[in-house]
Amino acid sequence: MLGVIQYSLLTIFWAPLVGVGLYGAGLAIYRLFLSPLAKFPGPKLAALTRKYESYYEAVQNYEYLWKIKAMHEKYGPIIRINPHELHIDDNDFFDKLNSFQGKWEKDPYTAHQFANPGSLVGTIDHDLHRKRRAAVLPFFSKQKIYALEPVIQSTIDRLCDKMQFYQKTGQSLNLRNAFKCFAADVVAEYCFAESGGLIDKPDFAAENWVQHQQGLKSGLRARYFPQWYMPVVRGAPAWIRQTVDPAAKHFEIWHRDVEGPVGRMETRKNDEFYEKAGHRTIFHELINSPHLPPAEKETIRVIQEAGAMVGAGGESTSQVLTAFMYCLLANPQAMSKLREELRSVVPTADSPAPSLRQLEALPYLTGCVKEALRLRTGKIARHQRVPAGRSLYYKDWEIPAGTIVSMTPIFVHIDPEIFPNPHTFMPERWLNLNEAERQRLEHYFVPYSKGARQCAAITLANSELYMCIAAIVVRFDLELFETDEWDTEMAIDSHHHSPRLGSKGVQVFAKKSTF
Ligand code: HEM
Repeated sequence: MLGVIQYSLLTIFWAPLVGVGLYGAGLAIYRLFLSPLAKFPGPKLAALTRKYESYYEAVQNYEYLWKIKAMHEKYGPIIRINPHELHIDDNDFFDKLNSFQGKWEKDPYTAHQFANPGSLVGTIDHDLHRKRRAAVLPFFSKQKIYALEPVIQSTIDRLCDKMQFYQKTGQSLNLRNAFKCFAADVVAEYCFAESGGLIDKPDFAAENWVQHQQGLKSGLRARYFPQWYMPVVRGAPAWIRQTVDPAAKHFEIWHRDVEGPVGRMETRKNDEFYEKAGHRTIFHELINSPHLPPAEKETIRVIQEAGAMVGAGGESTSQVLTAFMYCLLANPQAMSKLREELRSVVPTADSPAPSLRQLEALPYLTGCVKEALRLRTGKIARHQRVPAGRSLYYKDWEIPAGTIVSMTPIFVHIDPEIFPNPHTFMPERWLNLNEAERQRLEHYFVPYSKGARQCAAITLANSELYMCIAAIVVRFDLELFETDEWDTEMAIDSHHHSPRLGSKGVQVFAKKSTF
């Protein structure tokens, strides 16, 4: 009898372990030998488990992208970088992978990392994504941006007023935080006709950005879990959330920040709202659109879209602005050429700000904007695409339908065959080109990605870069403080480009302008 009980207890104990072991062994055999991706080159460990990638992210400080680059050197232009994903390092394939032709879905792991399936960035399905994109795209037309130029200009003026405070007190300021406040305030004004007022916060809301970064990291970790992970963790009681993922609370704050403005839009009538706002906004139009089905106007979906928009708009733009200003400060020759050119539209530091159209017509400034975007591309993460319902072909390789395929824009931008001396800030490379040379460079210039999933707000982002940099270059002499190249290099893939651990970002002293 005792023997039977012992046998049963052993069975209860071992059976699940044996089951898990058999499942693991079966999965390993499938991934390594039977999966349609088994034929693709790459390290076996990467093919076996996503833990390989998560090791480079967690232990090697988010540097898997450079490991991917090294893997390409060893295994060739197409490699398997995790059990579900292929990566291609061939500049001429970028257009094919990022095209308007055919149906493209998004990688479900990455799409859901920020728990916002209601947003454009979080929409996996091709057709739903198209509908959602069509609803917001008109707000980013060139005409709309020109019409809203005063919104950008008034935010720049607020930023410069605040920088004057630093000039007077002689304190250093953190450009990254300053530009984050600027970019987030512009997007908030643009989306809700309400500035977040971040520029006016003490120390350019530094504490806010530390928390924001934590929230971002919580999202990044979610990539290594199934799709249900984020919704379950976020829906769990607070003490469970805190235990499983302490950083998730920062993520929630981020979403809560947009709940207020969205709520206020939902309760105000159009006329009343616009009388106060003075300009039309993306989200008020969406909420009141007669063309969108009710499900697309539900509060939760609008909040997710708004949160993603503010995140996408604030992070990428501020990172590029910061690196852009660093590149100018570290290259006095480029700075003085830019100032020389700017004098044609702003004679003195006190002259009224030039229009966006005037700035866009300046070739050297345009070269500087392009170089900043090429070298510090804002969104450093690889761009994943999933061909839906058809195979994709790369050279002799057939990539099965439904496979996650990715490319990394920075790899295109640092190819010396296309951009000689690729790590050097050289606005001149964009000047005096004949038509064929210009087209060639533009073809490989992909900071906003391309195709159906490219950045929705290219016009807004470019306008911010032109207007903000021109204003600061004219109104201040900035001096780098305890900052060098290391603080701005594209090293870490935390979705957006962010400085290395231990870096304080780009710090400067703002001095009286000698323009
Ligand atoms: C210099 C600044 C910016 C850069 C470099 C940038 C870059 C990008 C890139 C590369 C993507 C595609 C990501 C992917 O393929 O997964 C993207 C998507 C997106 N960006 Fe930007 N972005 C910038 C500024 C902005 C701004 C200011 C906004 C909004 C106010 C914005 C809103 C979006 C949205 C909504 C998407 C998703 C588009 C879609 O899935 O259809 N971005 N951005």
